[in-house]
Amino acid sequence: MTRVAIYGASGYTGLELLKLLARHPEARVTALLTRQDEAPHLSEIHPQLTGAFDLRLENLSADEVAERADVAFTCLPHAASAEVCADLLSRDMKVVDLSADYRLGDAATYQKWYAHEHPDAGRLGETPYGLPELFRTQIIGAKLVANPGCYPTSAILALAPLLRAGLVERDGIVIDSKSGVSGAGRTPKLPFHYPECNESFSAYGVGTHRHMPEIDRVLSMASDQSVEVLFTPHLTPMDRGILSTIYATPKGDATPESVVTALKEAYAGERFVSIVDTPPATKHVAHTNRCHIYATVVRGKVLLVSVIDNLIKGASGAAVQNFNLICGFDESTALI
Ligand SMILES: NC(=O)C1=CN([C@@H]2O[C@H](COP(=O)(O)OP(=O)(O)OC[C@H]3O[C@@H](n4cnc5c(N)ncnc54)[C@H](OP(=O)(O)O)[C@@H]3O)[C@@H](O)[C@H]2O)C=CC1
Ligand SMILES: CC(=O)N[C@@H](CCC(=O)OP(=O)(O)O)C(=O)O
Repeated sequence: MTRVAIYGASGYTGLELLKLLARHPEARVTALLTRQDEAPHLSEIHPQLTGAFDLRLENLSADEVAERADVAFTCLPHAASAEVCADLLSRDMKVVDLSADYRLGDAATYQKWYAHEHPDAGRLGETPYGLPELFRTQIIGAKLVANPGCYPTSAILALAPLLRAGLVERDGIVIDSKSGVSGAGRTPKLPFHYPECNESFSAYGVGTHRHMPEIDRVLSMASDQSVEVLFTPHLTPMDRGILSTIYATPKGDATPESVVTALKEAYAGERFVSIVDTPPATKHVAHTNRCHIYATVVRGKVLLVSVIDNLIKGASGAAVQNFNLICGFDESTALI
């Protein structure tokens, strides 16, 4: 049995992780971490989990965590997360980091987009990006995995095979993404307060969102060419889910049939990615670790529609998929 610690267990990704691990036959949750000193019982923080785990959230030192657990999931804000990861790795633990801290390739890019110095810059560029469908061999056996951002997952899974197959141009890619409000986490911030976002729809981070360099880097790595996308996120008044509509310029012999064939071939045998015949809805993948992708060519553009659940394939489900790979379990254990 692998002993598991969860940092940031009081948040939304922590909750989803606990729901998944409750059904994992090889994992036992042994430590839940919080900054609070009162040690609340998990059922007070997440009433949905009453009866599922008899655990308290505790403010423990890294030494105490390393005594109790073999693997940690860090469901923490960026910067706070890298500090914890570095401490745990130096104590020989394995870590799946759900924050953005290890997804970019170098300290200067991180500083530019995150506006602070990286606390553990030496590991940038050498940490595997936790999208098994593209980087499985690097993830297996890793000590630290950078779990992908939610928007990047939806966009990269749709675009990478087409860039690799030479069916879309690397320039001029437009990614128009919409997310449910849980993407912003459980801690209230004004734009995500119910009266601000309910019955409303808004773009944010226009031209500045930190997922843009993440998508650029991963698509460039996956297709061996320099890719720069235009990415705009939108907040939509639903609890969960991401839908990305993507437009790209066709290249070579791109036709509706050839783009679908390239995607189907790329994901043949992949448990969690399906190429679908009609444009998918976020509810088709809600509460699952799945990504559904629709592809066609219309009016001189390759058009893709990709959906995921931001909290599962966009965060905690992918984290369990990565946990399974680094621990040598079947990749789909505890996931649907
Ligand atoms: N929500 C989503 O859809 C996705 C989130 N992510 C990333 O996963 C990580 C966790 O996200 P999520 O669970 O949504 O976040 P939440 O805000 O819901 O929870 C984060 C938890 O981290 C703890 N924490 C520790 N240090 C800090 C700090 N310095 N500032 C604020 N909170 C702190 C808090 O717990 P306590 O108060 O008990 O200490 C808090 O409950 C983030 O990096 C996020 O960007 C990635 C993909 C998708
Ligand atoms: C709706 C919403 O606010 N979504 C979040 C994305 C969540 C995520 O994936 O964030 P990290 O890259 O920090 O892990 C945002 O735009 O910041």
